[in-house]
Amino acid sequence: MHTLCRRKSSRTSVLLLLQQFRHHGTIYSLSSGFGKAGVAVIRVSGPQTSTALKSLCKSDIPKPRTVVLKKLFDPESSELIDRGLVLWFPSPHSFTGEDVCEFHVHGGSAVISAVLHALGNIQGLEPAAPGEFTKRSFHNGKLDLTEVEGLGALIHAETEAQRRQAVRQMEGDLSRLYNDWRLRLLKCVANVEAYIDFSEDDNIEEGVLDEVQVNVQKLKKEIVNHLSDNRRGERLRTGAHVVIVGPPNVGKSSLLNHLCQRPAAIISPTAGTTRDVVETALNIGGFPVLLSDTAGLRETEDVVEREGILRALNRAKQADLTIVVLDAPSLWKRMEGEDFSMITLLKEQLTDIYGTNENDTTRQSQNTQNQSTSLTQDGQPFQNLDHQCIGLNAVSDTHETCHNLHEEEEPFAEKIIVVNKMDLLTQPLDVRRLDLERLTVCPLSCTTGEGMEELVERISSSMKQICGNPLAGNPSLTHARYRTHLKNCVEALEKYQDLQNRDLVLAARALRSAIRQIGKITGAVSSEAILDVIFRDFCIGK
Ligand SMILES: Nc1nc2c(ncn2[C@@H]2O[C@H](COP(=O)(O)OP(=O)(O)OP(=O)(O)O)[C@@H](O)[C@H]2O)c(=O)[nH]1
Ligand SMILES: [Mg+2]
Repeated sequence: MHTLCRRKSSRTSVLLLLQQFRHHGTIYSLSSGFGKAGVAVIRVSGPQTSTALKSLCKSDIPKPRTVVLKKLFDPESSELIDRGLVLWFPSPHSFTGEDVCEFHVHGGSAVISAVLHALGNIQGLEPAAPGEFTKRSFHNGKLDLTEVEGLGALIHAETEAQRRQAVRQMEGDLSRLYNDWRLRLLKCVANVEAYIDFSEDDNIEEGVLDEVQVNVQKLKKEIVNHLSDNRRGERLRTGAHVVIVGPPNVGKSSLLNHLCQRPAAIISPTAGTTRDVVETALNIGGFPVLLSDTAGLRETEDVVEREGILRALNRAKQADLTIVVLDAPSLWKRMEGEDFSMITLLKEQLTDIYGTNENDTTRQSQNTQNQSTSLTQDGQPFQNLDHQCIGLNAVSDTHETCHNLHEEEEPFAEKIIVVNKMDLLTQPLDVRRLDLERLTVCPLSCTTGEGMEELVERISSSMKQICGNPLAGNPSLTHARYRTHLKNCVEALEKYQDLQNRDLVLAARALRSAIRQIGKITGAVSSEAILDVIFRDFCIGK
């Protein structure tokens, strides 16, 4: 047992040594994007950087942080490779904290290959792994983990709102918030431990524990507030899911194609054309949207179509915003009736889509029969489709129901009702009659484009709600891992509150654990395994 432990610990030390050695070697990489470009940036970091610089330039090291124009040569053959700009950042005033240099050369693949080849031939230089420059920056205390992840998000940002959120995090806003919490907790634990050690000597002021209790309670409230953000920051970082659902042939695929301005989905007059979920990434009003078109929802015996419908309903469950598309001519027919009520109509339309209470028994028995014959892709029987359609069955003709329809929890938390094919109406539709308190109805024609601008505006304002304003208030919680650690932190604080009057030593331990959880977010407490996961998503050269 002891031998095993010793062997394990010596293996760990060897690994640590290897890692340290790895962090002390000299790395190089193309830092700009691949492909032809006006300029390419090649970066070198580590103790051999000055050697590399002198070898390629065949001259002395330039002044720090000053751009100089240099001819670059292959050190082995002395052949001229290119003429470009060179920058020298001596340690510690560099991105990584080590000696760094940059070669800004012409961005052709042959030039880039020749410079990389020349650097690779210099003793002690090796190609950088993905994210290795940033990892060194973290190890040298230049960035903490939230700043590192902010930088990663900035590189991946595709919309204005994503950029704003990422740059705020990279600049340290989240880091400052978490470090402030950590420092406040450190003060609390210091007071509790001092009380444990010295209270009997009467050296500790009275009320110290009460003050800690007040601070812990206040901090807990702040963390809980930060956690109750409807995952705004995460949604903004990764994109909000908008799902188009509705009966067959109402123009769902036409709508998707219109919004993404390309023929992403097949359109045809045959009902049941779309089977698979068709997903496309869009920028709507500066917000990242993952828009999905789905199979038309209806009762069917067709095994493949049923699988499509199941996928549609599963996708709708994950939606941050659901766009329910209905067909104007069928709505119009109903509106001609004297006792027209839009909410009743919607009830019918939506229950047609999502299932009805009255027909539950029949449908369920039908579905039970179907279950015995229909299998999903992974060989599992289809589940009852009606059971996938949570929430929308209970629509009734009352204000309260309208309220419920809009306020129910996910999966259908945010909804827009689109009434498509308006161009087919011979008389104009009185839009005021469609206006429902708290529920948005957008009349539209995918054929003429009428109403499209209003719909885009409506989606955009939903996105503002879903993703929040990245510049307002406290910085957003952007990663699931922060959420996990913060929840653990809150649990530890509750444990402290529970134990403080019974066992102060255990209570202090709970506080320490709360501090550790925050430290894991910023990287004050980290392990190489966690770092590997974080830096894995970085590109080479960053
Ligand atoms: N007149 C008119 N026709 C439309 C409009 N939008 C779509 N269509 C037509 O309606 C038919 C069905 O359109 P799709 O977009 O395939 O409908 P879908 O809802 O995706 O249908 P499924 O995939 O079968 O569920 C096609 O012939 C479209 O050209 C519209 O605004 N006006
Ligand atoms: Mg379709």
